[in-house]
Amino acid sequence: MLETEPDLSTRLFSHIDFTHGAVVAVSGGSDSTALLLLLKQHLDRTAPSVRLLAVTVDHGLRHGSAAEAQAVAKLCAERGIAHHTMVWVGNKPSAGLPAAAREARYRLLAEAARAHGIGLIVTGHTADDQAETVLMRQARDEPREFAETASRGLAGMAPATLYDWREWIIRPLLGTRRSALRDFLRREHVGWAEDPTNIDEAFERPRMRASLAGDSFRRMDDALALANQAAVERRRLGESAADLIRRFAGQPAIGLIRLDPRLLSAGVDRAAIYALRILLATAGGVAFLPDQARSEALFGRLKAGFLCATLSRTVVDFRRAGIFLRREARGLPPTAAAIDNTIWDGRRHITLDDSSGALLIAPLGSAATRRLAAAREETPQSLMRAASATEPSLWQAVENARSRGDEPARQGFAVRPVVAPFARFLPSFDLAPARAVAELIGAPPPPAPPFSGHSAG
Ligand SMILES: Nc1ncnc2c1ncn2[C@@H]1O[C@H](COP(=O)(O)OP(=O)(O)OP(=O)(O)O)[C@@H](O)[C@H]1O
Repeated sequence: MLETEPDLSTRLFSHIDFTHGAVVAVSGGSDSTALLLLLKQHLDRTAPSVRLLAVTVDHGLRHGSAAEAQAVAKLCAERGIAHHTMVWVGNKPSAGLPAAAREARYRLLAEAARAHGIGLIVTGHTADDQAETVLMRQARDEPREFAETASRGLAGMAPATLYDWREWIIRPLLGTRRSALRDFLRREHVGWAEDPTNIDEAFERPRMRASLAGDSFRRMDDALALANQAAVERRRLGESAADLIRRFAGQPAIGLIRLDPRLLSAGVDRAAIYALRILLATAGGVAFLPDQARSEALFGRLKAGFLCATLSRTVVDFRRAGIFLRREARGLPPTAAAIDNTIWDGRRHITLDDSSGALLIAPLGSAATRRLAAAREETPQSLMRAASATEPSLWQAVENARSRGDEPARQGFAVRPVVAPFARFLPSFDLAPARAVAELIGAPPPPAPPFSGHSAG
C-alpha cells in the first residue's frame, strides 16, 4: 500500500464511475506514472474488484521506447497491476508526425480497452499541460478578430472526451501540478522516464514549456483561469445551440436538414451561428466545424434573403419552404468494395450482414434516386432527390470489382448516421449540441460521461 495522503486520490477520483473498469494510459513519464499509482491506491481502498489495466503505447519512434515500455511493465508487475504494451506498426508519416502519433495512440488505447471490455480510458494530462495548451492556442489565435473562435479553443482540454462515440477518455489530473505529482513519486521512491522530445524546442509545446519554466506560477494560474472561464462559455454556447437545434431544425428526409427561417431572427446570433456550423459539418461529413468568419458571413447573407451557397461540403438552399442543408454532390466517395464497420464519407456508419466480399458501396446517384423517391408534404421533391442521391447504397459487383449491377441491393447492410464533427472526438464541453444533433439525424445518443453526481464539462 502506498503511503500518501489519501485526500489527494480521493479528491482526484471520487467523482468518477469506475464500475466498468479503467485503462490507464501510462507512458512511463512522471505524470502518468503518478496517475497509475494514485488510481491504484484509490481503487484498492474503495473498489478493489474494479478492473484496472495499464497500457503503454510503444510508438517505435525513439531508440529506447521498448525499454521504457518494459520499465512500466516491471513497475506494474511489482504493484500487482495488469499491463499491456501496444506497438504502433505501419506507416509513419514524416510530416505531421506528432499528430499521427497521437491519432495512433488513441486508436491503440481504445483497441486495448475494447479487447478487455473496458469503456473508460484515463490519461495523465496535468494543469501544466492545460496551461501550455491554452497559451499555445492563444498565441495562434491572437491575430484573429473573431473572439468566438478563440474562446472555443481557449477552453483547453476537456475533462472528458468521448472517443469514436464509444469510450470516454478522462483527464482527472487537469487541475494538478506536475511538481506535486513528482513530489509524490519522490516520496514513494518511484522513478520515471524523461521523454527527450519534451525538451526538444524544435516543437511548439516544449518551447512553450520552456518559456513557462522561467516564470512564476502567475502566468500559469492566469492561463488556467482563462481556460475555466472559456470552458463555462463554451458549454453555455453549446447548450444554447442545442436548444436552437431542437426548436428550429428538422430532418424531412435522410440527408436533408431543414432549418426554420425563424432561427435567423431568434435574437441569439452567436448561438445560431454555432448551431449552423455544427449542422454544416454534420451534413457535409466533415470532422471540423467550418471557419467562424465564413459561417458568420453566410449567416448574414441568409438574413438578407433566399440564396444557394456551399460551405463545408454542404449545399445551403434557402427558399420559400425553408433553409435546407444537404451534402453537395461533388467529391462523394467513388464506388468501392463494401467493408463492414466503416464510416462512409464521414457521415454514415456502415455495417454489413454479408461477408461474401461481392458487394460494392457507392452513392445512390440521381438515376436510382428518381426511381426510389417518394413525395413528402411540403419538402421540395427536387431537394429530397438531391439528398437521397448522396446516400450510400449497396450494389452487387459484376464482372470486375469496379462495376456494378443496375439496381441497388435492398438488403445486406445497415446505415447509421454519425454526428461528423464529434464522431471521433467529442469533448464534454460539446455534449449538449452533440446530443441534439444525434436526435435530429437519428444517430444513437452518446453514452453518458462517467461522472457521478453531476455532468462533465
Ligand atoms: N506512449 C504512451 N503510452 C501510453 N500513454 C501515453 C503515451 N504517451 C502519452 N500518453 C498519455 O497521454 C498523456 C499526455 O501525454 P503527453 O502530454 O506526452 O501527450 P500529448 O501528445 O501532449 O497529449 P495528447 O494525447 O492530448 O495529444 C500521458 O499522461 C499519458 O496518459
